Amino acid sequence: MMQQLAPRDSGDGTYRRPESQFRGRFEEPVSVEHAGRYHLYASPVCPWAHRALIVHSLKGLGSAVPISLALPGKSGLWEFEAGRYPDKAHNCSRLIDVYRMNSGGFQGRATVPMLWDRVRKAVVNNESADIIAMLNSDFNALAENQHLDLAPASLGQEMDRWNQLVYANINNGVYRCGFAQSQNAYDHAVHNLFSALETVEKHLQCSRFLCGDSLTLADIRLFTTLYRFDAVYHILFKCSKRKLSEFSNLYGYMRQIYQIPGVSSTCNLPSIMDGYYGALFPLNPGGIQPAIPSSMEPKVLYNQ
Ligand SMILES: N[C@@H](CCC(=O)N[C@@H](CS)C(=O)NCC(=O)O)C(=O)O
Repeated sequence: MMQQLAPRDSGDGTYRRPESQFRGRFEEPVSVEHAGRYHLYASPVCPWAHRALIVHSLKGLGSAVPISLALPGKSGLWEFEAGRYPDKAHNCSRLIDVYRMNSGGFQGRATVPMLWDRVRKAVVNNESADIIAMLNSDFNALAENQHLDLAPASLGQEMDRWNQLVYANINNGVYRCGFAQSQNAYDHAVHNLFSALETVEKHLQCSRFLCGDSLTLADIRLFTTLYRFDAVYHILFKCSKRKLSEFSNLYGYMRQIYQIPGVSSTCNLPSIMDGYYGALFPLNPGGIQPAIPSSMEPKVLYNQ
């Protein structure tokens, strides 16, 4: 599994995330006739895929954009599970088999999330930042909540500024801590992670969300990392300076997003625990799962 989900190592021991290979965008919004044509492949384990599950849920895309979920399998690849988590589009047993059907060919890593076109048998896009933007704005004809705009143009620049800080130092930052291959690389990553968390903590003192009073895609991008922080990254990835629950504003912000209708149903802590502690073998050879911190119990997450 480490071979599949883990780092490309570079000379100085710093983790570098491979570039997403498919970055297609729609030229026009998807129309009603295309209900069921586009399929979202995701996993409840992965923070990047979780972004897409949240936007799909908040926009009310339901069966108009069907979802198939995969879990890390013993093969080291994303696998479907007959019964609970089948591949609803093609009945494949592994995600890589869907990627291999791609009409333009495929070489590389079969990652989640992935947006698939069943008609053309083609990967449209496998970059979560693009996929959530597309789910937000290109599927309105099929969305129950078509008026919900999680990326208003007026907030574009502010969102970009937060996305840059959050991606480099927090979303990818936790992986740079966990997958560092040298003390220097780890020290650098952990310093950047916690100074970025401090910056956001301070900002949230006088702002409900990152860009003011309304939830945007920038918040969803941050949330999926924060949700995994105390149960996984703090322990397994050595993001150990402080727990998220020790940052009062960030922890309250994470709980506030969790409580938005349509969000908590996308949060699957047992699968996250199984996935990270079971799949990243070199980081956790015995596969033992630590007890879930009390800060992550659902009844605590629902507290105001
Ligand atoms: N940049 C991508 C990253 C996606 C990604 O790395 N997904 C991981 C799971 S957390 C994956 O599928 N890894 C499998 C692999 O690399 O083979 C995105 O944001 O969509």
